[in-house]
Amino acid sequence: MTNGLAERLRLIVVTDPECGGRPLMDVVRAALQGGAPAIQLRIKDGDARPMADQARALLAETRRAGALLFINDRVDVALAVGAEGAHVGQSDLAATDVRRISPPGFLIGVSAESAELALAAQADGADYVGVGPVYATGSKADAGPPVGTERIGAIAAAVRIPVVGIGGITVENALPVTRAGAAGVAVISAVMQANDPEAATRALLRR
Ligand SMILES: Cc1ncc(COP(=O)(O)OP(=O)(O)O)c(N)n1
Ligand SMILES: Cc1nc(C(=O)O)sc1CCOP(=O)(O)O
Ligand SMILES: [Mg+2]
Repeated sequence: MTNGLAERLRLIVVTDPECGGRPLMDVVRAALQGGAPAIQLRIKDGDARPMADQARALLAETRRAGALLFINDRVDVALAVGAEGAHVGQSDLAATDVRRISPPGFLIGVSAESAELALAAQADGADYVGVGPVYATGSKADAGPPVGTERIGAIAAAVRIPVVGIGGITVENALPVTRAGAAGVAVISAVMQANDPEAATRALLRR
């Protein structure tokens, strides 16, 4: 599963309940139609059962499209529905604990805003690290100050696993993130709020 992982992480479309008044599933379908290689279901503070139902519905779409599905925070939901992986932050389950309870090949992403945290995540068995916010973001209330593309470069130079930049990334400013050393970018608003999520996905992938 990790073969070619960096390629499959070149764009992670992270879901948000705010998607321009459209059904979430329609926006995700459009992103998949535009070629999104990975989707992350991110529902903060949702109950487990409706989340699992939504994850199963999403998984049917991602499998049809040949894309990966990650579940944010809720490793239990990811395991229950058979998603390809989970993304955990510094206050979620540690990668070592996720590894202990997950099947071989289960993909683990860990948020790491410094080279030290990224090295620790790598040692704990993470498959990739998410680094952010690269730029200012309005999509995460508790995001720290922007770390900039220099931090992406420093972390990418420190670890062997792929680095994914997140936070405030758009078609216009994505290129410096990958030029700095990120394998890919993760976005919410650039796709979820786009008038045409399929075209926005294609445009991001072209960058
Ligand atoms: C790819 C990617 N990177 C970082 C994050 C942020 O995760 P976390 O720090 O746990 O914050 P929340 O998303 O849970 O609010 C992410 N979701 N995806
Ligand atoms: C979910 C998330 N995590 C971040 C981090 O810094 O770890 S920033 C962020 C929000 C990303 O949304 P947008 O693409 O709309 O800026
Ligand atoms: Mg989290």
